[in-house]
Amino acid sequence: MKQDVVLAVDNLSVVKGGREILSISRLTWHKGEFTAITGPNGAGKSTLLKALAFLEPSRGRFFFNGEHIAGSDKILRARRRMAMVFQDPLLLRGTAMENVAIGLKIRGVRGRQRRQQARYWLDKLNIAHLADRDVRTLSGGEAQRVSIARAMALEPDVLFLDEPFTYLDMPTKAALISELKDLLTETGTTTLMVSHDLTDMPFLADRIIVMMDGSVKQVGPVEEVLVRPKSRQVAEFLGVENIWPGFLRQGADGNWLFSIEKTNCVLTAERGKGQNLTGPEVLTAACIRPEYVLTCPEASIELNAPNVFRGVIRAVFPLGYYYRFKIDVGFNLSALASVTQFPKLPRQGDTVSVFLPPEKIHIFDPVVAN
Ligand SMILES: Nc1ncnc2c1ncn2[C@@H]1O[C@H](COP(=O)(O)OP(=O)(O)OP(=O)(O)O)[C@@H](O)[C@H]1O
Repeated sequence: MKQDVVLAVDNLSVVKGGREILSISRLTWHKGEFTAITGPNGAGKSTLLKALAFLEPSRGRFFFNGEHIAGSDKILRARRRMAMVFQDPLLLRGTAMENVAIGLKIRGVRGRQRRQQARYWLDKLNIAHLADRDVRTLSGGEAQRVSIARAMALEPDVLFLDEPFTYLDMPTKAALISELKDLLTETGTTTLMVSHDLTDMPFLADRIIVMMDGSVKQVGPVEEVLVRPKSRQVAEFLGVENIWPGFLRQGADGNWLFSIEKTNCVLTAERGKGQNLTGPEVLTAACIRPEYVLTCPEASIELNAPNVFRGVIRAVFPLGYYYRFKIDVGFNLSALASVTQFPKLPRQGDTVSVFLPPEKIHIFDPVVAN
């Protein structure tokens, strides 16, 4: 096993109510890596986290810091190098200081040292001023900071976060995410976070695991998974609204030329790693995330360039600093654009120019070869 692999599991299986709710052949986590685990409700995300933290009866081979973990002694030792934060802060009665110190107390850290360590982590989470407050008087955001400080005080090798930001309002969440990222980078803590919120992931995570029906559908760096989903099912879950069936052929420059079915529109797409064409022309599908579709007022981009289209806005949805558009360019597409790109409010029926960057267009593996 590679030196910097902190956690690994082979042939993991969890059975509940007579049904296998988790089945994973192999997963590994490297030191300092932040992994986001996402997927629809009931996909098995929390079960995976709990199984890895030895909080869920399961079958499989577990490795922690290079050691095969089997038997209660080894499990207990591994458990002591892990910490978990849940959606609900789950604080015990008492002050913030007492809550942060509780794990240290259980691990036998003596009085003064324990208070010093707890104070250090309260300070790191910017809640030192709340040390003596009864936790019942804390806001949701403050309580979650106490919960994170309590976990970090154990200086875990692996930190498990199960949807820790769910109950926080946007500014509280944004501040905590930013501070947590710095803290985890500083400590080099390997972190696994279950999350539904795709907006957290590009900032926090190095890698995404997409789960469905108890198994892993895709694992990879954040950008790769978001831009190049392996299947239509994963793409749809990850919010890729633009998915078009069409015909793929190889262009002279090595890129793909993709003709969207039943239109005369041809897209140029950069070839992804490992993508090869099996025949002269194949039926498959292409996709692009709405945020990568560049939408501008009419005639503000050169129309003769590849992947530039003129289209008509069919619907505008204002979203604060963004507009979400439905646009007809000969085929229908969704786009997300910053309000700063438009000098005046765009309306239904307006003509716009649209550019689809070739490197952001993903071609699915062909399903039917000619
Ligand atoms: N005790 C149980 N008996 C039977 N099935 C169970 C039991 N506990 C969990 N399950 C099932 O296991 C599956 C995975 O549950 P899990 O909580 O891990 O999903 P999840 O991806 O975390 O979901 P969510 O996003 O809703 O929190 C679900 O279908 C759930 O109904």
